[in-house]
Amino acid sequence: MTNRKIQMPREVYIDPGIVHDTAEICNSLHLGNDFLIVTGSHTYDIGARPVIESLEKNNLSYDVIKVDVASEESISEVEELITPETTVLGVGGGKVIDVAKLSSFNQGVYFVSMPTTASHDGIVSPLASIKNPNTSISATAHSPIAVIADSEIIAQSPFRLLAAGCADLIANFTAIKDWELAHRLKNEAFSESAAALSIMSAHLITDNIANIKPNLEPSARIVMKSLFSGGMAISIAGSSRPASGSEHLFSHALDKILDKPALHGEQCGIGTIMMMYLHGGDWRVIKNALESVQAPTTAVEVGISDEEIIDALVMANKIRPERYTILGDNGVSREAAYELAYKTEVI
Ligand SMILES: NC(=O)C1=CN([C@@H]2O[C@H](COP(=O)(O)OP(=O)(O)OC[C@H]3O[C@@H](n4cnc5c(N)ncnc54)[C@H](OP(=O)(O)O)[C@@H]3O)[C@@H](O)[C@H]2O)C=CC1
Ligand SMILES: O=C(CO)COP(=O)(O)O
Ligand SMILES: [Zn+2]
Repeated sequence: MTNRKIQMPREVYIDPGIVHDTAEICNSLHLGNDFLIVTGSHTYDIGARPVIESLEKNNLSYDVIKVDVASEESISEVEELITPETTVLGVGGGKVIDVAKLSSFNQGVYFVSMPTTASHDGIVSPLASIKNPNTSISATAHSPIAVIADSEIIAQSPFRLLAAGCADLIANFTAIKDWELAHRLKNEAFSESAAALSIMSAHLITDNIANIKPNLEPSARIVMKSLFSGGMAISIAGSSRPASGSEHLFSHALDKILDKPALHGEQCGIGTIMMMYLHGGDWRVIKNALESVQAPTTAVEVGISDEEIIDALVMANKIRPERYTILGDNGVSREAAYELAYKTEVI
C-alpha cells in the first residue's frame, strides 16, 4: 500500500437522466461558477452537450477541451485552461476521466467524474493512468468530489465498452490471488476489507451475468455500481493492488507492444484467464463468465497475433517489478508462455 489516506467521493449519483442536473448538483456542492469540461470527440455530443445545456440554463460559465489521448501533453493542455476557481468536469471514457483527474489534481482544484460508459474501474478511484514512454500504469491523483453517472447514457454506449468494464472487474479475482501471494511470500501489506470489497465487486458481475444486456438501463446500473465498489476497494488500499495483478501486467505489456491495443478491460479479461491457470484455479469459470458478458476470450477476437500474446506474457513481470505476482521475479519462459496461451485457448 502506498497511501494510508482513504479518499472517497463526497456524492455519487447513478441515475437515468442525471446529467441534466449537473448544474444543480455542482451548486449544492458549492463548486463555484467556473467549469472546464474535459471530453472526447465521440463523447462531446453524447455527454458534454447535456452538461453544457445544464450549465447554461443556470448561468454558469464554462470552457470545453477535447482530448484524444491520455498523455502528458494532453494533461499540460488542460492545465493551461485551469484557474484556481475552476472545477474540472471529466465527461467521457477512461482516458478523458484520467486526464481530467490528473490535471485537476496537479492544479489543486475539484474534479467531477462523469462517465459516458462503464468500461473500467478508474471512474471513482483516486488513481490515474497516463501513457508516457516509460510507464502506463496508474499513479495516485485524487478522488472526484462527485460522480455523476447517467445510467441511460451508459446503457446506450457500445456494449463492447460495458463488457470491457465487466472484464476489468472479473480481473479482480486474479488480482486478489496475486495480492495474497505477495502478502504470504513478501510480507506485503494486505487489507482484508479492500480485498473483500474487490471480490464482492467481481461477484456482482458474475452473479448477475444473466441480467447484463445491451441497451438496458438496469444492466448499465449493475456494471456502474460494481465499478463504484471496485473503485472504493482501490481507495481503501490506496493503490490499485485489489484490482491489478498479473493480468494487468499482461495488459500493460500489450499496450507497449501493440500500435493499436484492444480495450483495457478486454486485455485484462484475457489475461485473467491465463493467470487463473497459473494460480491453479478454474480458468474455465473465468472464460465462461467473460463469454457470458460478450467480452473476448481469444487473441483472434481482439486482432492480436499469437506472437504478440507470447511477447506480452514474457514481458509482463518486468513492467512493475515491485508488484509481486504469480509471474514471480523471473516471469515465464517463451515455451511456457506458448503452452499457457495454448492450453487456455487464448491462441
Ligand atoms: N485510472 C485508473 O485507475 C484506470 C485507468 N484506465 C485507463 O482508462 C483508459 C481506458 O478507458 P476506456 O474507456 O476503455 O477507453 P477510452 O477512454 O479510450 O474510450 C474508448 C472509446 O469509447 C468512446 N466512448 C466513451 N463513451 C462512449 C459513448 N457513450 N458512446 C460512444 N462512444 C463512447 C470514447 O470516445 P472519445 O473518443 O470521445 O473519448 C473512445 O473512443 C486507458 O487509458 C486506461 O489506461 C483503465 C483502468 C483503470
Ligand atoms: O486498471 C487498473 C485497475 O483496474 C489500474 O491498474 P494499474 O495500476 O495496473 O494501472
Ligand atoms: Zn484495470
